Amino acid sequence: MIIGLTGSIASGKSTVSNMLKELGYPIVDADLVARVVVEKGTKTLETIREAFGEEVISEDGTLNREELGNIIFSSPQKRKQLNDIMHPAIREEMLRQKHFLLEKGYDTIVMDIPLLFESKLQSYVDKILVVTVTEETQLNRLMARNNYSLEEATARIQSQLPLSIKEQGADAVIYNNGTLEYTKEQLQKILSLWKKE
Ligand SMILES: CC(C)(COP(=O)(O)OP(=O)(O)OC[C@H]1O[C@@H](n2cnc3c(N)ncnc32)[C@H](O)[C@@H]1O)[C@@H](O)C(=O)NCCC(=O)NCCS
Ligand SMILES: Nc1ncnc2c1ncn2[C@@H]1O[C@H](COP(=O)(O)OP(=O)(O)OP(=O)(O)O)[C@@H](O)[C@H]1O
Repeated sequence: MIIGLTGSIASGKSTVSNMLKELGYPIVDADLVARVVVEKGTKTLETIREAFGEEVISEDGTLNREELGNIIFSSPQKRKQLNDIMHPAIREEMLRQKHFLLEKGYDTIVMDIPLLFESKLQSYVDKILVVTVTEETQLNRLMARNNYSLEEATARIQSQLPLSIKEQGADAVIYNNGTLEYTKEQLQKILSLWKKE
């Protein structure tokens, strides 16, 4: 079974992903893959340099993530331009990792994909698990975690589909407003239900 773990920015995907990892599930992490495909010396990083200019490259030749983030989260056109460059490379590497894990004999794999709905990847997974929080909690946690201003946090939240829409497309939803223990409890219930199916 391929579990697609999703949500929106700062809703708690990494928190749930870490719980799944502790339970022994192998994870394919789209955010991590998104970092690997733009490492220094890659073709994708070169294409980004050509499209967005030298200002998105740091002095040491690596991607200046803060600068590129400021550009793409304030412009839907620029965001689409970056997605068109990066998403095919991310998808290819994620599928490679998935096949590798299946060949190793794992029968359940978790794919942590923040943009599962936005990129219409529902058919890549068997079950969709959405981690959700209220809008207020999402905004507060995002500002606290990344030290973002209200404007920076709002721009990032608005660049994704609302959590209420994602909840409707889920096979199961974890409500992550409460304690970590409550989140883990919900996760374990969902997993045991899916195992019995
Ligand atoms: C713009 C970048 C360099 C900013 O880097 P930064 O370190 O500040 O953020 P990080 O990579 O940790 O992403 C944090 C979160 O932002 C959200 N996010 C990232 N990219 C996008 C996007 N193109 N559209 C909407 N939300 C996005 C996701 O929820 C993600 O979990 C980076 O987010 C990136 O490379 N984005 C494009 C690739 C992508 O779409 N990644 C999302 C997972 S496939
Ligand atoms: N139940 C909880 N109680 C308190 N804080 C939490 C809880 N769940 C997550 N957090 C905190 O909220 C922030 C966002 O959580 P997390 O990093 O797991 O979100 P995410 O969905 O993976 O975000 P991103 O899309 O940016 O990768 C983190 O600082 C995390 O420690």
